[in-house]
Amino acid sequence: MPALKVDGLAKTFPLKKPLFGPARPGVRAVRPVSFQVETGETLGVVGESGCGKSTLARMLVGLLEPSEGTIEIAGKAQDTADPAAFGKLIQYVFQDPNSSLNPRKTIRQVMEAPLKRLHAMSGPDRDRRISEIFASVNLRDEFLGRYPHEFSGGQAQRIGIARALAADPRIIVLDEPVSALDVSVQAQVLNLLADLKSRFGLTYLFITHDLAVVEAVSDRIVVLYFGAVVEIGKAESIFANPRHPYTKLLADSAPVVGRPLTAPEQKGTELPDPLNPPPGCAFAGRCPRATDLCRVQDPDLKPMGEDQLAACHHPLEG
Ligand SMILES: Nc1ncnc2c1ncn2[C@@H]1O[C@H](COP(=O)(O)OP(=O)(O)OP(=O)(O)O)[C@@H](O)[C@H]1O
Repeated sequence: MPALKVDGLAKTFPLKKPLFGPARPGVRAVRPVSFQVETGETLGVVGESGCGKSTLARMLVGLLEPSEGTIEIAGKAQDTADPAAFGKLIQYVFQDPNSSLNPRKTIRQVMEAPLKRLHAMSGPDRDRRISEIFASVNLRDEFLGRYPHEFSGGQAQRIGIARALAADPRIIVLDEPVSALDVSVQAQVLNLLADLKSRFGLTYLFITHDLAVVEAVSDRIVVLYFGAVVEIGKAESIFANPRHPYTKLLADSAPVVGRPLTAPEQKGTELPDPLNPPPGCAFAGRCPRATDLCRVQDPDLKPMGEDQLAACHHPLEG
């Protein structure tokens, strides 16, 4: 049974109705996406800024109600209108560790909240649990009385990870968890995440725009473009053997640690206008292989060889 299964998940942000003229359809941040994450797997999600990564992540952890689609965790359909129910199963680690922690709360208060709310834990049990979790992320108990601004980025991110672990979830959605950190600290946090995953039997959804990082940490990778999945494949082969021209474009932009996923040297680097999406394939305007068909018909995701899927009318040979 997969740890996480999403089917047709989509989000449109409504726009205010203009004073004059007809209502506008809204911003389609995520078009219907479907995928699953196996138990114990790390699924990487990559895409350029604005492709819908954070919107997808926020829906998965119940912070944002989807416009369409379903989310199943460990075989159980989640009530997407009841975000509270998600907390014990799936947790979120934010990109910017400092601003994701309430500056007026001590770290102990930050850690106590999920234990109280989700596990009704109090007194010595709760304190013991906090100490255990803190030790597992290599932080000392004396930090518990301090405030978030007293920590470096790497320490603050470990606190963010500890807070997620306090809920005792099965799945953690890591949204650019090392992008805001110094390169020297990134590897430490990535190693810690790998260690925690095997120790607690976790499943990860790892969102990033950093190709080198996603290739290193993932088992499989989902490539998003303009709110939709364009390719899914194994981490070790998807960039070496891309079937979708967009994945190839990413791979050709010579991944360097920390380098954002954009290829400014390519012609037409603009994403389509989300208020006025093109009728066919969203990548057609940038694609060297595009034909008339691509400009009118949006391709479905189809199997391409073993363990790979791509949404393209004219896929690369592989
Ligand atoms: N609350 C909102 N209201 C309207 N549009 C939104 C809202 N949040 C996001 N969007 C739009 O949805 C699209 C996807 O945004 P999202 O933040 O999910 O992308 P992203 O891939 O996470 O980008 P980044 O890496 O820059 O955070 C963008 O076009 C964005 O402008």
